[in-house]
Amino acid sequence: MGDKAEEAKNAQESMNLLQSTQMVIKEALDKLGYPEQVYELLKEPIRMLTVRIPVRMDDGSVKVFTGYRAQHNDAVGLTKGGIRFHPDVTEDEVKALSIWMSLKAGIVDLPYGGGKGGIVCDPRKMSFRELERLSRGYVRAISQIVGPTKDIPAPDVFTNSQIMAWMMDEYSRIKEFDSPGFITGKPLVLGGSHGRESATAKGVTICIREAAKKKGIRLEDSRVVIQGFGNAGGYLAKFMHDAGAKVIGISDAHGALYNPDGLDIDYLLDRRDSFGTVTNLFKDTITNQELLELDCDILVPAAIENQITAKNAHNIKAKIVVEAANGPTTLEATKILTERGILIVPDVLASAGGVTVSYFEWVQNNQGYYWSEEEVEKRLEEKMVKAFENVYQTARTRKVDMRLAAYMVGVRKMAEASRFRGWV
Ligand SMILES: NC(=O)C1=CN([C@@H]2O[C@H](COP(=O)(O)OP(=O)(O)OC[C@H]3O[C@@H](n4cnc5c(N)ncnc54)[C@H](O)[C@@H]3O)[C@@H](O)[C@H]2O)C=CC1
Ligand SMILES: O=C(O)CCC(=O)C(=O)O
Repeated sequence: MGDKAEEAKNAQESMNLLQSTQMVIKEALDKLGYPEQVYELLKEPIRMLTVRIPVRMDDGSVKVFTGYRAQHNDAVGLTKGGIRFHPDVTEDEVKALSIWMSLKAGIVDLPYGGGKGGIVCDPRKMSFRELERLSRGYVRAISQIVGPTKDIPAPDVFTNSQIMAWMMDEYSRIKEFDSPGFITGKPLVLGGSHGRESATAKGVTICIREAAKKKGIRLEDSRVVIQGFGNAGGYLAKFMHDAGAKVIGISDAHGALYNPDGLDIDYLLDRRDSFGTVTNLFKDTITNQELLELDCDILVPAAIENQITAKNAHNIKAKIVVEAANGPTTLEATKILTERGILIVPDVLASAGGVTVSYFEWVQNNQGYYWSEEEVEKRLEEKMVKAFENVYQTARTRKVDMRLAAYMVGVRKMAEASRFRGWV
């Protein structure tokens, strides 16, 4: 193959999230000594449903949306994972996201496999009532394969507690009994858990703290850059600011803000809209690409996939990259950053705080007894610290990068469960 053809192939591979995920799953299983049939089982979701959802729009017309629900592997237990509303949702993306959910559950040791859902839509261009009809329509379309003992959805990009509430209400109506355990990330008054909304960022904060210790960086003296200012990025900016770090850059889908002396995070959070947009209020902005290459100690991609690639990995100046987003760094970029001595805390570890507190929410729904915020935080802290140390030590002892180490830790439980069940 010529240089050009090879380059094109690499570029294509780095963009296909499912392919690159499969490559690392294969490498992890090989390193752990599992036979080929285990990979054959785990390389794709066991179930993938595609649905068409007709929605009556406010102007009286009907628009038909495409949605997906992927269930990766249910050997360990029922499947779990968020629902994304985004114009760029694809079948392969949802499949990859469901595999990552299985890995997260393995890493923080939850009794789940991974699931994920998505609808191709742009909620920023829809009214409140149109969004309600879409959310309810999606639940009607997937209701056969989800439920509190089958597969439990949750929020992800551009979905929130209001959408979870509509979905829970629709499911409860269909099944004719109140089913708070059908979905997590609900409002507190509907059986939500304390700490779920900030859980992803809390988990990321714990990973940053642990990674900084390993690198000998004092959080109080550090400069932090965060891409994305929604649920994950917004709370994280607040937590970093409260920890005494200087948040010098933040961004949203429109652009980025930079101030080497530190941004006024409370003001920005106050002005942000419900989709995590704030930079449109400012004239003096930089691009998302410029943001990623800023001189800083800690870089946190907390928006979308494929942001750190072979193209910009050489220009990243951070000492630590902590992936709050799912899939922000390609495999080529992972290699480059690792070779440059940059510590990566991969998505399947760093962003596992969200599903961990979702698990706590489901446990509380099942027992009908609710925990205090302190109780939730204590349990999250325990799980995240243990998971971080496990992945970090696996990377060191097995001499692999942090992503491969996280996959090795994450895949083991479902491989073992599949073996004990006699599937492989
Ligand atoms: N919400 C959760 O509990 C969890 C979220 N994640 C991941 O974290 C990431 C962010 O999710 P959330 O904060 O929940 O979403 P969100 O919808 O609350 O916020 C998304 C943010 O990303 C920005 N954004 C969107 N497209 C962008 C682009 N092309 N370039 C730059 N910024 C862009 C938006 O403007 C917004 O600020 C996603 O990758 C998600 O899968 C991971 C684990 C759990
Ligand atoms: O809270 C959950 O169950 C899932 C969160 C999620 O979708 C994710 O971690 O990507």
